[in-house]
Amino acid sequence: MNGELRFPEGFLWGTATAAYQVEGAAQEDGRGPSIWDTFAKTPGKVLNGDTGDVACDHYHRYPEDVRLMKELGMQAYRFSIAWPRIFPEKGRYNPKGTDFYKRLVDTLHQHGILPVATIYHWDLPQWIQDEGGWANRRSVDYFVEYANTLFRELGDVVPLWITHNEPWCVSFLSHWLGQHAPGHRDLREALQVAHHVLLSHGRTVQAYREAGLSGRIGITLNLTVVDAASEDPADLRAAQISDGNANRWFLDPIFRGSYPADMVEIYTEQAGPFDFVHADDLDIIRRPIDFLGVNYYTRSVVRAGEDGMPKPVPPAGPVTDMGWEVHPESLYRLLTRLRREYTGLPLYITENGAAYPDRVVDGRVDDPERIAYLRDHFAAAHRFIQEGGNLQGYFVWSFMDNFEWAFGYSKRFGLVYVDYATQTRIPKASALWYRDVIAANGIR
Ligand SMILES: OC[C@@H]1[C@@H](O)[C@H](O)[C@@H](O)c2[nH]c(CCc3ccccc3)c[n+]21
Repeated sequence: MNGELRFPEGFLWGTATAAYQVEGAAQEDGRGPSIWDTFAKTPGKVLNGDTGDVACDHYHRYPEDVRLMKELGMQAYRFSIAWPRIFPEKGRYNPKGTDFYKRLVDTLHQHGILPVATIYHWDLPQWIQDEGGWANRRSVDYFVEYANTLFRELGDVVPLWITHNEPWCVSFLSHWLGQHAPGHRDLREALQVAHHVLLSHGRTVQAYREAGLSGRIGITLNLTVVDAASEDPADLRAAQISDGNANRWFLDPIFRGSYPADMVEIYTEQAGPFDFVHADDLDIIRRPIDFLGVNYYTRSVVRAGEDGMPKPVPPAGPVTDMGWEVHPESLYRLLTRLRREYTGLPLYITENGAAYPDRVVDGRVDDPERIAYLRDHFAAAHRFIQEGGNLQGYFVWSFMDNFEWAFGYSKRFGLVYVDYATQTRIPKASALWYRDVIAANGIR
């Protein structure tokens, strides 16, 4: 059929969520507080004072949710493991926490759905934050102990592991811009956090190899394409700096074993010497991974501010409910750049999706914009594959509506609508469309 874009045999189609955004059961079975429990309960931090206390109650409703994933033809499910369930207090391992993930993974296997586990998706145990959090180098050791526990308990039933979700968000968004937990605004601390998160990634890859497990391990980065608002040299330099912060600060250490020199110069000037980088740290960070997870949502356009630093330019084209420009061609540009400049390793789109103000009308949710968004981004991914790109799977964010961090429950990214008052799940039109894409392994 002409116009149909078929994906390679074995291409992995899935969806993604994260523990704090969907599980609820915040105190159940020994779970301890995370920095997001603390942040959400701090007045003014999260819209409407929303918290993850109940969320989608996935902790109890996962059997129904997995059944629905199966009905919708999903082949894989990317979820995250809540560190505060596994180590709720310093030095205390909580087997009941691990037991939940054993139940979840077992249920996924029973339904023929591939489990993909993200070890860290932002819910740092509060007891670690009380010791300085990721800015304290000891957090690296705590993380490796946590990861080794997961490899021991779940290593033979989880085939794909992701060490971290979006080090940029864990560091710059949370410790420099202050928009996410713990809500700090300190560039030097953000740089230390980025370094320790990357170091914990490298140490964990090492630990996974030493565990002799048969699965694969990688990391997920949120990446984008940064365009200059004009050809003015100041705007071009601003775009270069923005690209350095968003993309190269993480890609370079992981794939080249060094921080980007242009950015080191800027950050050293602004934040002081990098004395938190020890001699063999970068050799550890660059330990070979098996795949790279890419979270792509939008591109950015920047101009130079008075100080020459990048300033965002509001999108000219169509935007989602987050105000993010719909720009599928930049997914193609991003993937092509990764292949050209960084790696030929397998890539997975570990998140891509859109929020729109979905409404239930006569028991149904029509979301044509989300279908159009996904179709255009699938087509961009297909073009990359056609040109020889090694893209092996795609996880739509998100399986269901959930706690959208500082926006609380006001933003709906789900393929499945959640009525939070009743916890009813309603597959949106996009979920039924996605089911057909998976069945055809392609788009028309
Ligand atoms: O905002 C939608 C999703 C979140 O719900 C996921 O937990 C998170 O992994 C994720 N990352 C991005 C792109 C990076 C970003 C996150 C938050 C705010 C601004 C940019 C979008 N999303």
